[in-house]
Amino acid sequence: MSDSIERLYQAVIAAKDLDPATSRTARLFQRGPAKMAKKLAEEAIEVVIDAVSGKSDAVIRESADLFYNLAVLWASAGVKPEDVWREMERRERLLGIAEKLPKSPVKLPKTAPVPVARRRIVALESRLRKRQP
Ligand SMILES: N=c1c2ncn([C@@H]3O[C@H](COP(=O)(O)OP(=O)(O)OP(=O)(O)O)[C@@H](O)[C@H]3O)c2ncn1[C@@H]1O[C@H](COP(=O)(O)O)[C@@H](O)[C@H]1O
Repeated sequence: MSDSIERLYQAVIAAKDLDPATSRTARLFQRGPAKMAKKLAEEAIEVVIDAVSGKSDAVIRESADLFYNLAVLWASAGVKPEDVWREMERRERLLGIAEKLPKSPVKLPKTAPVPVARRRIVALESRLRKRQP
């Protein structure tokens, strides 16, 4: 999948300086990040609505539109697909799955000086203790 997104990203980069009259991508770049963000949000909502309505085929189509509008916003923000893959790999290494890290360090009570990044180790220890005879 990442190859498809990377090819799409390259196509967006190649199209951004084309004639806005004929290229949707060039038109989005001409109108700027606010318009790109609006389109991305609209596509995300369309995916949600179709998913909730059980329309899988529509979810597929709208997801492709979502990826397109995300690639446009990435390009506009100077983000490359590999930047995102690197962050996902970092999370996978840290948490075992590509999971959203807490936005800010979790405020732990004074008595539990365990840093957030090691919370799973604490959970594993407690599970190990339960198993021990
Ligand atoms: N992958 C896409 C792609 N996916 C979706 N879209 C456009 O994004 C729109 C998303 O659907 P919407 O219903 O939100 O759009 P719309 O309501 O029809 O139009 P607006 O109301 O947004 O004006 C579709 O109409 C498509 O035109 C895309 N437009 C371009 N690409 C690729 O981007 C590259 C550059 O193409 P141009 O932008 O045409 O130069 C090429 O490789 C294209 O294949």
